[in-house]
This record gives sequence, structure tokens and C-alpha cells, in this order.
Amino acid sequence: MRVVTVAQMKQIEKLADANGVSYYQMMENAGTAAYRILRQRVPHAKHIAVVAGKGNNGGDGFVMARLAAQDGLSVTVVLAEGEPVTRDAKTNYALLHALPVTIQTADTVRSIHADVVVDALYGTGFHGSLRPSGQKACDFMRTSGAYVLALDVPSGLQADTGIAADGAVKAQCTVAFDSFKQVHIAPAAAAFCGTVVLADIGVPDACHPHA
Ligand SMILES: NC(=O)C1=CN([C@@H]2O[C@H](COP(=O)(O)OP(=O)(O)OC[C@H]3O[C@@H](n4cnc5c(N)ncnc54)[C@H](OP(=O)(O)O)[C@@H]3O)[C@@H](O)[C@H]2O)[C@@H](O)CC1
Ligand SMILES: [K+]
Repeated sequence: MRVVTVAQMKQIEKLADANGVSYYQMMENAGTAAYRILRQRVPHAKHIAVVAGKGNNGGDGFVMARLAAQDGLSVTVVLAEGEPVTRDAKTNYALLHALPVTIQTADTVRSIHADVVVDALYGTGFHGSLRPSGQKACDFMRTSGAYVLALDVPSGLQADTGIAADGAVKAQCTVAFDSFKQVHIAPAAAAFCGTVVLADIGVPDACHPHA
């Protein structure tokens, strides 16, 4: 079982990019793999809400939102922290405009009724404690009553330690991308991660440490 630090994960992605698997392609693969896992775990889902942050974790969520809309599901995207800021997340957000996807801001988050909530708020980039906007989005996810699927890391947990900030998301399932991080194996984080499923995002074996 491969467990890496966030710094090692960044290095792995950098090597993969240098070896022909672009960052954009890895995001596409991550969102696609997570969507497949979601369909397996909640086959009857009709309405999904994707709670997106402004980094690449949000970008993975936009890929899922696109695939779900193309599949005929009702899709709501919540921009919990405003519009995306990273290049690939921006590109994937723009692709949603041609699809029947409802875009909402954090202000209206409480009125959403979904059977699945995708936690695409923060992944390995989370640090510190939850700020008010993130807290509000996490409160929605914790209390929605929906099946919560977290992308890479349940929001509010530090990937390298598994330490949870007050108000962190508790997911039924967490899809870990490429490699496990400490959060996926730390006993204290188990109740937040739920079932952890590892997803291949197309990184060549040789890009991993000690490969
Ligand atoms: N590299 C790749 O290409 C691939 C990466 N992949 C995916 O990307 C994820 C890593 O993406 P990432 O590095 O962009 O960080 P991410 O987890 O989105 O968080 C950063 C954002 O959160 C914010 N933020 C942080 N703490 C906060 C707080 N307390 N309160 C409020 N805001 C806070 C922070 O804002 P800032 O602190 O800068 O204001 C920033 O906007 C990884 O887990 C995987 O899912 C896959 O697609 C595969 C390819
Ligand atoms: K997440």
C-alpha cells in the first residue's frame, strides 16, 4: 500500500506531467474515476450537488458535474468560495456553461435537496481552520442527509496528519487519488473518511517513489 505526503504527491504529479500525462488529464481522470465510483455506490442517484472550492479539488468536482449532467442527472454546483482560480479548474468550470447545470453561491446552499453531495471543497491544499464560508459549506454537507462522497480528502482534514478542524465533513466514501495519504489511514480520521477507495488517475508507475 503506497502512502505519500502532500509534497511527494506534488512531485509525483510533476513527474507525470513531464512524462506526458498533463495536469489537465489527471484532473479529467480523477473526476471520471470518482464519478464511476459514485455510480457504483449510489446507482439510483438522481440529483447531485457538487460543493466546489476554488482550487483543483473543485476542478475535480466540475469534471464530475459535467459527467453527471451528460448522464441526465440533475446537477447543482455550489461555488462555496466563489469562482475557481486555478487554470484547470477554470477550464472545467467553463465547460459547465453549455450544460443544464444549476450554479449557486454559498448563500443559497441550505435550500438544495440532493441525494448525493460531492465534497469538492478542499483536498490536499487545506490548511489551518475553517473560515466562515467553508464552515457554512461544511455545515451543509454534514447536515444534508445525503450520501457524501469526498474527493481525495474530506474537507477540513489535513491530508498529512488526518487532523480534523472543527466542523469538518464526514463522508460515507472518500476517493483517494493515485496514492493514499496519512488522512486515509489515520485511525482518528476514519470516521470522517468513511470507506476509502483508491482511484487510478493515470500516473505511470515509474513516477512513484521507489518504483
Ligand atoms: N495537481 C493536480 O494537477 C491535480 C490535483 N488534483 C486535485 O487537486 C487537489 C489539490 O488541489 P490544490 O493544490 O489546488 O488545493 P485544494 O485542495 O483545491 O485547496 C486549495 C484551495 O483551498 C483554499 N483553502 C485552503 N485552506 C483553507 C481554509 N482553511 N479556509 C478557506 N480556504 C482554504 C485555498 O485558498 P487560500 O488558502 O489559498 O486562500 C485554495 O483556494 C487534490 O486534493 C486533488 O483533489 C487532482 O485533480 C489530480 C491532479
Ligand atoms: K474534498
